[in-house]
Amino acid sequence: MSARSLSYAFPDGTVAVSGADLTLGLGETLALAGPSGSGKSTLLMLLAGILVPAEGVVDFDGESLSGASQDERARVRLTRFGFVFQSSDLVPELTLRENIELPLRLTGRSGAAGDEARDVASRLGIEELLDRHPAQVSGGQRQRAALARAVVHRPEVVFADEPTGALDRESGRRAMELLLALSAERGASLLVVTHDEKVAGMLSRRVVMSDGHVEE
Ligand SMILES: Nc1ncnc2c1ncn2[C@@H]1O[C@H](COP(=O)(O)OP(=O)(O)OP(=O)(O)O)[C@@H](O)[C@H]1O
Repeated sequence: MSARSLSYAFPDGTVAVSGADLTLGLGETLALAGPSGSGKSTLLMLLAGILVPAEGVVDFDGESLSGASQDERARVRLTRFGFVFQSSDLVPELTLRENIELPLRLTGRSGAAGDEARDVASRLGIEELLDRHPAQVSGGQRQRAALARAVVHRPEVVFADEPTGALDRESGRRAMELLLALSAERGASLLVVTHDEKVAGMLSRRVVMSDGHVEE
């Protein structure tokens, strides 16, 4: 996927991204680093079609994502992208199994959901916890369930915004290893927003944002 000359301002006038260019190759793992407020999370949301740039273009698989309708962008996000955020943002009323199955159930693939969820949960060492609710497991286990949910539907791109930010160093390293292994097995590209140099060092390429644009 590629982004050219992206600019975005929030409704209050804050210019968060200004003239940003970025390319994410097939299967590539990329760290997006840079100081607080430099526009990393906003750029992630523009690339993922959550926000639409005021200027510039985001292309994904030969099509303009930034020019697509809201429904089409939602469909691409649900079927072809996976997401991990700092706080695992699982649905509290659902069990871990139901949370992990969600991307498959929402796209009409309920048939495979049980097996796929169990497979990915066992890779992450949480298969014994699948009947518990998020409040009944640890923060690290919640984050593993969020990683499972991000990859269960075999997305082409996984977007992760400070995925290890709420974990201690060792759990964070382990979670990143799992995210990298799962992305590689599934052929997904991976974009990780991170402050952590150790996390950035685990990825194949690192770019730095400064004042809303990307400095290679
Ligand atoms: N909803 C919002 N409304 C107005 N301004 C916002 C909003 N969200 C972010 N901003 C501003 O946009 C700029 C970029 O924010 P962004 O969250 O993209 O930076 P970041 O590099 O991800 O920061 P951090 O590392 O602290 O998470 C900042 O100046 C921020 O204050």
